[in-house]
Amino acid sequence: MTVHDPKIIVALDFHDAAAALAFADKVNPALCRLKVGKELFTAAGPALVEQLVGRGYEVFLDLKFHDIPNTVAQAVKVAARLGVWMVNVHASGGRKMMLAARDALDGEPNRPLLIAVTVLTSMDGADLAEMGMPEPAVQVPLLARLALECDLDGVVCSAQEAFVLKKLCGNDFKLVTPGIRPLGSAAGDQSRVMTPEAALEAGADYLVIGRPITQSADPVATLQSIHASLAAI
Ligand SMILES: O=C(O)c1cc(=O)[nH]c(=O)n1[C@@H]1O[C@H](COP(=O)(O)O)[C@@H](O)[C@H]1O
Repeated sequence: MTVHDPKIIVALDFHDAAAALAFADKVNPALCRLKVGKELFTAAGPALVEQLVGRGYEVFLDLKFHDIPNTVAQAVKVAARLGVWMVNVHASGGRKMMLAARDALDGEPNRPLLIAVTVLTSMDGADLAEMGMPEPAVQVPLLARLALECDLDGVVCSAQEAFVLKKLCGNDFKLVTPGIRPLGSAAGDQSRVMTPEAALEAGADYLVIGRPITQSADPVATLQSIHASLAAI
C-alpha cells in the first residue's frame, strides 16, 4: 500500500536502535513518517536519527524542548542539521523562547517544521486544575494562539481540540495529534483520546500513533488497516 503524504507518524518508542531499525525496515516512507522521542533518543542518539533520515524517512524529533530561550534556540538549530522534518518545543516555555527558536531556524538550509506542545494528551482538567491552570478547552487555544503569534508552524494537541483550533488558527497551521486510539485499543496513560477516523474528520493534519501499532501482534498489518479506515473518509 502506498500513501501520498502519509498522515500517520509512528512513535518509535523503543529501548534501542535495533528495534527501531527493524520496524523502519518493515514499513516504508510512503506509508508513514517516524517519530523519535525521549526514550529512543536517550538510547540511540543522533546517529539513529541520521540513519532513519538516510533511509528516506521524514523524522519528527520529539524532544519537547523547554528551557531558556538561548538553550532552546541552539538545540533546534542542531536538530535542523540532523535533517529532521519536524521538531517540537513546549509552548509553556513562552513567547520569548518560541521566538528565539523560530529565529534560530531562519537561514537553515533544511528548516524543519517547528511546532509547540500545548497541553500533553495524558492530562485532563483535574491535572491542570491542581497546577492552577484552566481546563484544556481554555488552555490549549490560548497556547496555540501564542504559538501562532510566534510564527510557529503548528502545535501538538489532542484531536479533541482540532476542530476549534483549525477555526482559530487557520488551515495552514499544522495540528499534530497524539492520543490516537483505534476502537478497542487500550487508552493506557492517555486522557484526551480519539479514534484515527474521528481525528482526521476533526481537522488533525497528522496522527501520532505509538503502542496501538508498535505493540500489536502484526504492526505492519495494523498500520495498513488504519490507513484503509482513513482512506474511506
Ligand atoms: O509530542 C508528542 O509527540 C506527544 C505530545 C502529547 O501531548 N502526547 C503524546 O503522547 N506525545 C507523544 O506521542 C506518543 C504517543 O504514543 P502512544 O500513546 O503509544 O500512541 C508518545 O511518543 C508521546 O511521547
